[in-house]
Amino acid sequence: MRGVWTPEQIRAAEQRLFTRTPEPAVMRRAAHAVARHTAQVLTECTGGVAGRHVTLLVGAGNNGGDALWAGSFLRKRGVGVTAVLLDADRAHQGGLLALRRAGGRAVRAEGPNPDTTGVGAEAAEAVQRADAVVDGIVGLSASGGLRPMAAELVDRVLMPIVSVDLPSGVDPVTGAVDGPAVSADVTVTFGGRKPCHVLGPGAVRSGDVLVADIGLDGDLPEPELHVLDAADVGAAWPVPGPEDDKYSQGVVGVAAGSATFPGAAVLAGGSAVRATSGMVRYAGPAADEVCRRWPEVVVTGSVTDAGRVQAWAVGPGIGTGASGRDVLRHVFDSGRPVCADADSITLLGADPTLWDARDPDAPVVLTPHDGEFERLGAGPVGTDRVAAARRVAARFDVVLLLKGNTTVVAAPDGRVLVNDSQQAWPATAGSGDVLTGLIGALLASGMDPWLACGCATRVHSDAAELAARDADGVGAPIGASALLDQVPAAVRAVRRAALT
Ligand SMILES: NC(=O)C1=CN([C@@H]2O[C@H](COP(=O)(O)OP(=O)(O)OC[C@H]3O[C@@H](n4cnc5c(N)ncnc54)[C@H](O)[C@@H]3O)[C@@H](O)[C@H]2O)[C@@H](O)CC1
Ligand SMILES: Nc1ncnc2c1ncn2[C@@H]1O[C@H](COP(=O)(O)OP(=O)(O)O)[C@@H](O)[C@H]1O
Ligand SMILES: [K+]
Repeated sequence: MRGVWTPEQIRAAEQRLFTRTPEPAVMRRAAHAVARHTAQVLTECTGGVAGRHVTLLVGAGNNGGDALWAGSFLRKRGVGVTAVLLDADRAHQGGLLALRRAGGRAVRAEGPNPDTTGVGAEAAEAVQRADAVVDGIVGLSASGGLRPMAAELVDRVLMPIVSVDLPSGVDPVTGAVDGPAVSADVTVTFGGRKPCHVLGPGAVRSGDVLVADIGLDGDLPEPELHVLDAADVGAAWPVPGPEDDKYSQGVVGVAAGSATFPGAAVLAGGSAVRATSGMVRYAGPAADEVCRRWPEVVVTGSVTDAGRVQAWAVGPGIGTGASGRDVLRHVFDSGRPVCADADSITLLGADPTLWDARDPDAPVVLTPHDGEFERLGAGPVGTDRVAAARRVAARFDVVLLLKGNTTVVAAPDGRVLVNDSQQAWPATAGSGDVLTGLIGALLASGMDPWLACGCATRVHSDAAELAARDADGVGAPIGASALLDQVPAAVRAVRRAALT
């Protein structure tokens, strides 16, 4: 499991590190990593390092200092380096001196001879002729989008961008973008990932994130967020052992679909079948459709005569009327772990007395998208998706899985998992029904609900990618059935990662 730390946590850890290693030495370590990865980018896109040109975009703080020091190291490898200073009076003095001593040059962003946008001729030329650009505009202290001059320069970049610590213009804590921002090819960050590398637009704008060791490891506290690697998911995914039978692996009940929406039942039931090897029971008005498509599912017309299950997946397509309410109440009343999605979330929002049927000892997972989240009555999601998910998880004592391009899974005790899918192929009707079936099956296997949500989300987004992309990586739109068909391949891939 990879950790993600807030800027506040990183700063506190840095302060502890500085008691052992002086700040300038730490900065040089960070800058060295930036220089090394920039040299790699130069080699990849120009075939070499010496004789190439790198332009540094340098802001007023230590982020700019890192860039300037990195420039001085690149100079020593024969790279022509120009620093464009966005705030010349506040540029990092040690870094600037090092760059100049190494034979690099510095120009002001705004002059001389500015064009109509205010960008000086030398700065414009330096950006346009660069083989790679290092973004040292702003780092952990960033707030808001890029200022106009920085935005204007970034707009003119034609070659790869290496961001120092984070892509400038992105909110370090939420990954939100409010105005112009850098889209990096590579981000070199220090000590550990920050939330903006895994959340929202920031995750996409970070490009490849490389974590450089600056000696912080022993100083870092428990991470604020966690990201599951394929190997974590593969190691946790339940598979049958020699002693297992269909019951011992957990029986999942699926209460989904209606005469109007039989497809939701077929998708959620099918994904439960494909997730684990135990047994799936379906209870509801789409029993015939489910049985026709998935003959291995044991079907019945109503939750009241469904037989024993170890967990329930409830909600997709059950409707928001009286029958949906009865289904949800019955499922809560069973005292089993429940994954409640779609219409069941709408029902809970409209009628909070439904919570009364819940056994307080049985875990509940809610899986809203942004609209359903708002219906729960705890306000809109807003830009801080982690805070929103934590708020509702604590308020209702549930594991809250907030869907989207970045899926956030918050446990009631505040632990948060993030899945940054980096692709949007799962954004198709019915794919949420597939996710519900996966989570339900994992809950029935006895997996911790928070981990179950993280594992299901990872396999779900990997399955979408496998369905959408061909061997060359070119994608085409898919439907939820195609995603469902790739669940076994996605499970195999994460298990392979765990075995190697
Ligand atoms: N503390 C340290 O010694 C270390 C810090 N490191 C670097 O230092 C960075 C943090 O440095 P600082 O705290 O000096 O701050 P930054 O360099 O992130 O920001 C500097 C200043 O930029 C201004 N600013 C804020 N938002 C802006 C925006 N959107 N556009 C333009 N300017 C904006 C603010 O006035 C801010 O104080 C890290 O991201 C990392 O790159 C690394 O060198 C590792 C060690
Ligand atoms: N832009 C996106 N990028 C990646 N995944 C997405 C995106 N939008 C939605 N998803 C995922 O697709 C699924 C959609 O679920 P949901 O909104 O419940 O759809 P439905 O109700 O049609 O099944 C969720 O797993 C969600 O995380
Ligand atoms: K930056």
